[in-house]
Formats: sequence, structure tokens, C-alpha cells
Amino acid sequence: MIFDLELNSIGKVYDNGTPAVTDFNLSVTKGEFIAFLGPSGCGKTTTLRMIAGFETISSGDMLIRGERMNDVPPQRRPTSMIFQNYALFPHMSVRRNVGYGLEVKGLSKADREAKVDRILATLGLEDIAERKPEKLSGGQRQRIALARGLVVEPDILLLDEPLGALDANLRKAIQNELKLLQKSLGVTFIFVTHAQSEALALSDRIVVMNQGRVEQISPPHQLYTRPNTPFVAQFIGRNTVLSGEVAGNDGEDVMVATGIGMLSGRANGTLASHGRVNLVVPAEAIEVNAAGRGMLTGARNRVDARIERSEVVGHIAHLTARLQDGRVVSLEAHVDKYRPGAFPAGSHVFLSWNPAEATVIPAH
Ligand SMILES: Nc1ncnc2c1ncn2[C@@H]1O[C@H](COP(=O)(O)OP(=O)(O)OP(=O)(O)O)[C@@H](O)[C@H]1O
Repeated sequence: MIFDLELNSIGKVYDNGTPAVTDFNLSVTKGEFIAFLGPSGCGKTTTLRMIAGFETISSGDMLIRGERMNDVPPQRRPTSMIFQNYALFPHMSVRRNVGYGLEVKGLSKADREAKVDRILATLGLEDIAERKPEKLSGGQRQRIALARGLVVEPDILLLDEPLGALDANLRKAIQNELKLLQKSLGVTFIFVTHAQSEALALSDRIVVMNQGRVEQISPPHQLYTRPNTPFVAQFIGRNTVLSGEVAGNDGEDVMVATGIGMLSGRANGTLASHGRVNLVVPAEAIEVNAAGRGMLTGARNRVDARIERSEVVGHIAHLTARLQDGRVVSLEAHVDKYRPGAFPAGSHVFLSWNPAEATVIPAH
């Protein structure tokens, strides 16, 4: 099988000795939407720029459609890059901005116009084709940048925080457009973001990076429900992470001895039969019960807690509870489940969860 993109143990050390990316492995199939997600400085942009050819690769191999690209200059790679600030030419019309890459490639005027017209129509930009970008809105400028990236018909479109300059509402609207456009064109997108909601909404798979290393590569739902590492558990979603020791198995469940009792979850992959682990419990998986009731039903994973704060925002009830060891846990659920006022601050409750919804991962 030929992948659109293969990163084989890619590494980057800057001239000043900064190791920005270490041992990055990824294979991308045609038409996939991949997000690089991680905190500031984790190496997302450096990796994107290595794929584009704007940054040299210090170690490892990069292949596009089976061809090694390490030494191929950016303009000869089948990639286009869209920058956060769009980098449009302010004095050129939208049409010329979009057609610029084709001019550089030396296409005839007729071919250029045909391709530009087609992409302007695809992105709904025909009416502003003769305007200058500086007079246009952020959303329009974003679309022009997309048109300019796509008009050269790249195998891979690289997008560096392309929605970062837009306000929240516009961001949401353009997110949807972007996803539809990507699926209809079937072009591979590699998208850099530090906004997890954006990555979760758009991607087929997300690469979570931390300090230059890949922590996990998974589809959004799996990343959210089955984190592989303590970093991902803290970074994605709203999880409570409880440390403990493996104390045995009960069917598919792994029992974990923690400072607040014997608790359980499901292993993510293979797990040693003993040793230190983390039990990751998503906020959505935690049930709040009035004190005393669970004793009757014999609920597993029973943790005593006291409600500290209870707040309803729209349809979502947010509760904050303090465990016996002092740890604070965040919980949330639709108001159908926790009516406003059901668990006032100070009330004594116990928390429980279905072990299948909690994940046990190695501590390191
Ligand atoms: N030109 C450079 N020279 C030296 N070090 C650099 C250079 N560019 C980036 N770095 C360093 O490499 C590391 C990775 O930076 P990079 O910009 O790839 O991170 P990022 O995840 O894209 O961050 P952000 O979300 O803030 O853009 C950081 O430690 C950064 O300081």
C-alpha cells in the first residue's frame, strides 16, 4: 500500500541544539484529515514545516506517495501550506492571489484562469474575485488562503492553525465548511492546532505531541475515551487521574489499589500484572449518588466525596466534588440527570462509575 505521507522516525534538532522533534512516526492514507495537537512549543509547526520543506529534516525519512522527499525543495513537493496569518498579498486582487502559485509554476493564462475560476466557485468567492484582501473579512481571507493552497492541486494540504485568527462563532462555521470541503475534494489535510475541540471535531486521527514526542495517534473518540499516556489523560477531555498499584483482575476489569480504596477500570492494551498505574476516569463517566444509596445496590468503584460547587450552565450541570484524600474532581452531566439544586454545596455523596468507561494505563 502506498501512503500519501510517511514519517519514519523523523527528528529535528535546530542549529542552536534545541531538539524540537524526536522519533516521529506516522503513516497517512489518501484523503485522511490528520491533526497535530499539543501545547505551545511541542513541535507541531516544526513537523509541518519539515513536511512542507521549509525546515530541514535532521534524522529519519519522509516519503510522499512512496517517494523520499528529504532533499526535495518545497516548490517541487506536492504540498501546499496555509499559514495562520494567511500571508496574502494585500495589493493583489483575490483572483491574482489565488492564481499566484500557478503563475510561479508557469501555467498558461487560459489554464490558470480555468483552475482559478473553478476553485473560486468551489469556495464561493466569485463575487469578491476582483477585490483586494485587505478590504475583506477574516472569514473571507481564510477562504482565499484555502483557495490559494488548493488551486495547485496538492496531494497534501498543510494548515498551520488556519482558524486561529477568527472569532469563536466564525471559527465554528468555517470548521464545518473545511471538513465538508476536505471530504468532497478527497485531499489529505494535515492540520496544526492547540485547540482540542477543533482537533476532535475535524480529524480522522489526532496526533498528540508533547515536548517533541508523539504521545498517541488515535481517532478522536478513542483518544477521548481511551488515553494511552498520563499526558493525554490530562490534556484531552476532563479526566480524573488516580494513581495506584495493580491488585489483580476481575474478568475484563483491572483492580487498582489506590489511596482512596480498591477501584477498577479496563486496560488499554496489554498491562503488566503488577506495578504502578493510573486509573483514568472521564468526567462524563462519573455518577453522583446521594450518600447511603449505593450500599444497597453494591455499587463498585464507590468513592466518598463532598460537593464543593454546583453550577448549571445552559443544559449542563457542572459539579465539583472533594474526595477524602483532598483531591478535587470535576463532573458534568446534562441537567436531565442532575436537576439544579439536587446536590447542593456541602452535601455528602458517593461517586461511582462503570469500570468499562475507565482506563488503566501504565504510570510512565
Ligand atoms: N528557528 C528555530 N530555532 C531554534 N529553535 C526553534 C526554532 N523554531 C522553533 N524552535 C523551538 O522548537 C520547539 C518546537 O517549536 P514549534 O514551533 O515547532 O512548536 P509548536 O508546537 O508549533 O508551538 P506553537 O503552538 O507555540 O506554535 C520549541 O522549543 C521552539 O522554541
